[in-house]
Amino acid sequence: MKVIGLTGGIGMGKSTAANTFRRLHVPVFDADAAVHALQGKGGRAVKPVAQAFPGTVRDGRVVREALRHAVIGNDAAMVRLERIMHPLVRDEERRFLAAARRRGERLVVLDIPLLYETRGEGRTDAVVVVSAPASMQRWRVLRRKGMTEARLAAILARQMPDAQKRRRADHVVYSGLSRHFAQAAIRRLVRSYRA
Ligand SMILES: CC(C)(COP(=O)(O)OP(=O)(O)OC[C@H]1O[C@@H](n2cnc3c(N)ncnc32)[C@H](O)[C@@H]1O)[C@@H](O)C(=O)NCCC(=O)NCCS
Ligand SMILES: Nc1ncnc2c1ncn2[C@@H]1O[C@H](COP(=O)(O)OP(=O)(O)OP(=O)(O)O)[C@@H](O)[C@H]1O
Repeated sequence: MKVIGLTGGIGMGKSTAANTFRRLHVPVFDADAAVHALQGKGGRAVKPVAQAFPGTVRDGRVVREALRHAVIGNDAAMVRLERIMHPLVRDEERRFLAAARRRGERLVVLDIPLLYETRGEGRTDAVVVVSAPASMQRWRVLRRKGMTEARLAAILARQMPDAQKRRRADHVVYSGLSRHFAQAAIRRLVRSYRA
């Protein structure tokens, strides 16, 4: 089974690219979604987050706005949160890969925003980096509800610069041109990895 890592900075178009893989029937593990589920009702991160960040859990689930306030722009707090979340996300990834192997899949995708930052590329056969010009990234992210310049700057400060990601990548998918262009690039990739 071939494992493709899919990564890219905030707002670069990772989720959109992941959806293109899904439409081509490639199973995708979504690390952001795993974080959400683990922090949701009954999730395994709820208890450790409540202990580390008092006041961020209500009705058995993490209140993400509260957690965001507690960690964004506070490096020590973000590191503490990552130490809780990353091992749990890794567990979910292992389960996903085991299930895919049992089903006899030939190709799967791991959609992980912090793939390089967490040295995850060793668990993949190739890495696809989704990229667009920085000005477009800013525009895409800043029009999201609740996003501010300060929040964006704090997140970017914790991510490997885009140019460095592109240099390390096996493939770069540009999401700054048209949807059609990015989709065609992904279709070609899937075809070659399935061959
Ligand atoms: C900080 C939290 C509470 C913010 O939640 P929020 O709903 O606002 O954002 P969401 O989870 O949708 O993330 C949006 C984007 O932010 C970026 N991002 C998220 N966490 C981090 C981080 N620790 N470092 C750098 N960038 C991050 C990613 O590009 C991600 O795609 C949440 O992201 C979280 O719990 N993060 C810690 C776990 C983690 O490291 N996740 C990254 C994937 S494994
Ligand atoms: N190829 C493309 N052409 C045009 N617009 C795109 C393309 N890919 C993504 N976009 C747009 O860019 C924005 C960000 O895309 P997306 O949500 O996929 O980013 P992301 O990298 O998953 O972000 P995050 O890291 O915050 O989860 C969305 O508004 C999406 O519609």
